[in-house]
Amino acid sequence: MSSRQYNLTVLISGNGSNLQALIDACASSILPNTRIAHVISNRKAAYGLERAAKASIPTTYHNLVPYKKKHPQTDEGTAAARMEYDAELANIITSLDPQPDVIVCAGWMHILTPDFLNPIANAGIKVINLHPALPGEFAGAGAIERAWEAGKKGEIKRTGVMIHEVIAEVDAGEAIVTEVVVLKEGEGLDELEERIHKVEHGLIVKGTRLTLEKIKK
Ligand SMILES: Nc1nc2c(c(=O)[nH]1)N[C@@H](CN(C=O)c1ccc(C(=O)N[C@@H](CCC(=O)O)C(=O)O)cc1)CN2
Ligand SMILES: NCC(=O)N[C@@H]1O[C@H](COP(=O)([O-])[O-])[C@@H](O)[C@H]1O
Repeated sequence: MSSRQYNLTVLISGNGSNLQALIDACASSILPNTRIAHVISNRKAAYGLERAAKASIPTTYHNLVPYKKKHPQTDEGTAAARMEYDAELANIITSLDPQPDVIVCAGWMHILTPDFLNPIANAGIKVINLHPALPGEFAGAGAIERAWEAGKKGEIKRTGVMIHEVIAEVDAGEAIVTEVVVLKEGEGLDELEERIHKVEHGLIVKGTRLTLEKIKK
């Protein structure tokens, strides 16, 4: 890897254990010359914001509610609010100095529209996402529970985790790295979630490193 400093912006919505994995990796030699320059949450109470503050990482709480209040509570109004929210989120990120090389969605529970994706792509910034399922399976929220339910029915013997490029279609972007998690007979949902989260913490660092290495070439 070259000696240039690489900058990440991490998007979160909750506990931030995957953010913490990235913070720890940047502090070690696992992600050399890489720093998390900004963390953005769409939820004020996200513990990940505290994790970022403890690591002296600047944070932003980007709240959808004010945008929704400016528009009627109709499908059209909600769509308009989300477009404005997403456009401003892109503006926040492209206004950062320096701009990030990569945006990492680490438990970011908001579907990003082209009003975000297009200006970010135009700025040459990659967007990647952690999803607790394998390519083409269980897209969207609640993937772990849906996989667990499918396993109980005998429909699948394994699930997994992937880091993928973010495109408009949710969880359909090209996989950067995947890891299979074999299901265990009679295992509870909590136990599966714990095993999957452990895999996530390693894969989000590996997927970020692979993405940065592609940029460096
Ligand atoms: N355009 C894209 N946006 C996002 C992607 C993506 O691949 N393309 N990945 C997601 C992360 N994600 C799964 O990995 C995911 C997160 C949230 C949802 C969802 O249904 N969100 C609802 C709100 C849910 C809530 O607030 O609890 C919504 O946005 O209306 C689906 C998939 C990140 N974004
Ligand atoms: N569709 C995306 C998705 O469901 N992501 C899920 O959000 C969690 C965030 O945990 P964290 O806040 O502790 O990193 C992750 O564990 C992941 O399974």
